[in-house]
Amino acid sequence: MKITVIGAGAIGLLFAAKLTQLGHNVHLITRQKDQSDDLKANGIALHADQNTNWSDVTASSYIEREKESDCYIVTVKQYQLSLLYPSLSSLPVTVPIIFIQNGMSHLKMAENLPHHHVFVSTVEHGAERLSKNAVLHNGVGKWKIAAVKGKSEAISFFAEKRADSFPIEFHDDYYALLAEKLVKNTLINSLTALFDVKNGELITNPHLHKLLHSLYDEVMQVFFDLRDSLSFDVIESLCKSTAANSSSMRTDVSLNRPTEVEAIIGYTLEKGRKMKIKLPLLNFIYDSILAIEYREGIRH
Ligand SMILES: NC(=O)C1=CN([C@@H]2O[C@H](COP(=O)(O)OP(=O)(O)OC[C@H]3O[C@@H](n4cnc5c(N)ncnc54)[C@H](OP(=O)(O)O)[C@@H]3O)[C@@H](O)[C@H]2O)C=CC1
Ligand SMILES: CC(C)(CO)C(=O)C(=O)O
Repeated sequence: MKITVIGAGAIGLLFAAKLTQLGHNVHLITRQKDQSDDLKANGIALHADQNTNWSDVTASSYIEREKESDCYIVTVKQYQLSLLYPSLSSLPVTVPIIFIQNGMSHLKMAENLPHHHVFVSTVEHGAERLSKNAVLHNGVGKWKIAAVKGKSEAISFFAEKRADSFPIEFHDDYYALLAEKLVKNTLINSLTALFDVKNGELITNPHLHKLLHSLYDEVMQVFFDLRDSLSFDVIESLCKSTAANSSSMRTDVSLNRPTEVEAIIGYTLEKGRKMKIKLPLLNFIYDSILAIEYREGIRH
């Protein structure tokens, strides 16, 4: 199928390479022309397990509305979505759009688009962009997709072609799918970013482990409906299975890039406010991350 991937960062490059390997024709939309020139000329280098695989793609630095596509996958960061909205809303309404962002602030946008089939998804892979056309696949996980509007049959071609290193799963409840990931990111990303530690240290450092547990108890007041599926054991297991990972928020802080703090922690705090639940620990962590961004000159 013809797949357009919007955004050629870590996840955009990983998805473009993996979907090409599965036999799809992938077109990448970049923000910078030099990146699309590079991708067209050289393809994508996907590094995993000491191997490098090359994938040929087409690319451009703008969205060609008239270019035929069977699906658009949006892989920009949460805070980059609002600038993209006018271009997305003018794309043909019959072509499915899939969002892959962490956080939940994009749900309103997904609901408001005029398109017949709109999906949100969660990504459990770990990816790091090494250069304009190279990406490191440093953790295999599932790509879980759920429809906000329309039917999953509209993208059934993703279910037909699968690979062990790129498992795809369809879910019915888009809210629960995103909320579970949001809680994981709220807990792990915030503490690892604030204390500048890898995910595993939230278990091995007894004081961070205690903080993680306190934060879990606080946040689960807001997401009490997820208590059965998201026990503290699940959070601990995720810290262990991703022990060597640097969370995306920690990576953003260490590279002096804006974080997705609003879409992740901000969303949880807002939900708490609406439910009249006080979240003092999470509020402290939120303000601390904003303070770090301010100190580094990436927030005013
Ligand atoms: N990386 C990971 O391992 C994981 C990431 N995620 C989630 O996936 C999302 C993407 O993350 P990630 O890939 O790491 O982020 P990156 O910052 O690496 O990639 C985002 C890309 O989008 C591009 N972009 C921004 N605006 C536009 C635009 N208007 N048109 C075209 N391209 C645009 C950026 O271009 P430029 O480079 O020019 O700025 C950048 O290349 C995030 O929500 C993240 O939380 C989820 C799980 C794991
Ligand atoms: C699950 C986790 C915390 C893995 O690092 C993640 O999704 C992230 O870093 O954004």
